[in-house]
Amino acid sequence: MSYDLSSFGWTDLRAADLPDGTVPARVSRVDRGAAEVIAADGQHHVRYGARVRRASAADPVALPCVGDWVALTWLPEGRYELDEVLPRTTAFVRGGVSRDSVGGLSGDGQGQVLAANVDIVFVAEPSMHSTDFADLGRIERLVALAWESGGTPVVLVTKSDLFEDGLDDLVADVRAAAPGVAVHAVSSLLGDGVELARGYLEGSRTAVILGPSGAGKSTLVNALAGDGVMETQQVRAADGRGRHTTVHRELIPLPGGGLVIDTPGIRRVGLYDIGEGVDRVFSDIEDLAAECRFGDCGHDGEPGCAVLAALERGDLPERRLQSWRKLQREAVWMASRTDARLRKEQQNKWKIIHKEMRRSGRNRP
Ligand SMILES: Nc1nc2c(ncn2[C@@H]2O[C@H](COP(=O)(O)OP(=O)(O)OP(=O)(O)O)[C@@H](O)[C@H]2O)c(=O)[nH]1
Ligand SMILES: [Zn+2]
Repeated sequence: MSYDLSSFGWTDLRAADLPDGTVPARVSRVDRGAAEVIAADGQHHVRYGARVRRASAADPVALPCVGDWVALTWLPEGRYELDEVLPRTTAFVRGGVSRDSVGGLSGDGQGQVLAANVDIVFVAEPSMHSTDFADLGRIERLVALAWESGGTPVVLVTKSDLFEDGLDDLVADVRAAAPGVAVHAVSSLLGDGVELARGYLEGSRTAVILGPSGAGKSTLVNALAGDGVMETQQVRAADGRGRHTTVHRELIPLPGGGLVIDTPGIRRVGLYDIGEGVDRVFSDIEDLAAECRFGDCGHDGEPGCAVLAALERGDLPERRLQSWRKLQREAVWMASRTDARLRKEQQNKWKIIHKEMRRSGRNRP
């Protein structure tokens, strides 16, 4: 069995990070102390080497996660070992706060990476959710998370077939809630917008789909994969025998190119973590705030407040201002709970991303 790793997103840029004498592979699933990986010569179940074990004992963000590119070394006893996690270009990091079973909080300061090297973050929000319309606040939150990961958000208003009239207005409202972000209406049922979504994965890009339960994420993955989802999970052995593989359940290669990462962790990611991405989602308000007379304006009745002026003119919806205040409070709170180590990891991540952006001379693919 062999794989063309470029169809899994391997690039020359990443190859430059590969230590001599090692073999590149992409993590499709993790277990305790071991991972399923895809290398050019096939799929392997590999244990973590001493270096990975040591690094992750000190800092759990060093643990391999789905989507990671890793370096394998061949051991004399005739198997690979996962020797190193190659630098991540993007990462979903669950912050240093965990919720216990009764909803309490423990500020344990332990970050965890849920998915790495995700290029496109689809934010799926149903046009209708039981009897409610699309939730703009939820979109803002998930778009913030997407920016924070370093990936490019794309909002998909799913189940668009549930709308007869007014879909255009809804999409316009969503656009206003996510400035600078592409917004498309999608119906997996009718197939509308599915090809458009697929287009974002050209060039063997990797995507995740965030969104509430019932947003139609699984249905969209199936629509993107055509009837091929099972087929792509079957890999022909060199001897011509069909062979079922199971490792692709979390890193799903699409027949038309590109990959989707779908794990329980990434599905729950919206329940946690909010941070720097907030400024970016509310860039319109940040721009207004820069015009306020006082640098530390609280937009709470101070004279010369550009934010409240925009509100009065009707240029800024009240809902959006409230949403911004709420997410900012949350971000500040989260930041106070996140230890310095995790912040450093985030900063390094952004450094890499910004370097990458400057290098490629663009902000979005
Ligand atoms: N009308 C309509 N229904 C859809 C569409 N896409 C999905 N559904 C339905 O919505 C329900 C939820 O879809 P799923 O794909 O399971 O949603 P999900 O986001 O994966 O949900 P979780 O697995 O709970 O996270 C199912 O009954 C689907 O048949 C669509 O485009 N139009
Ligand atoms: Zn102000």
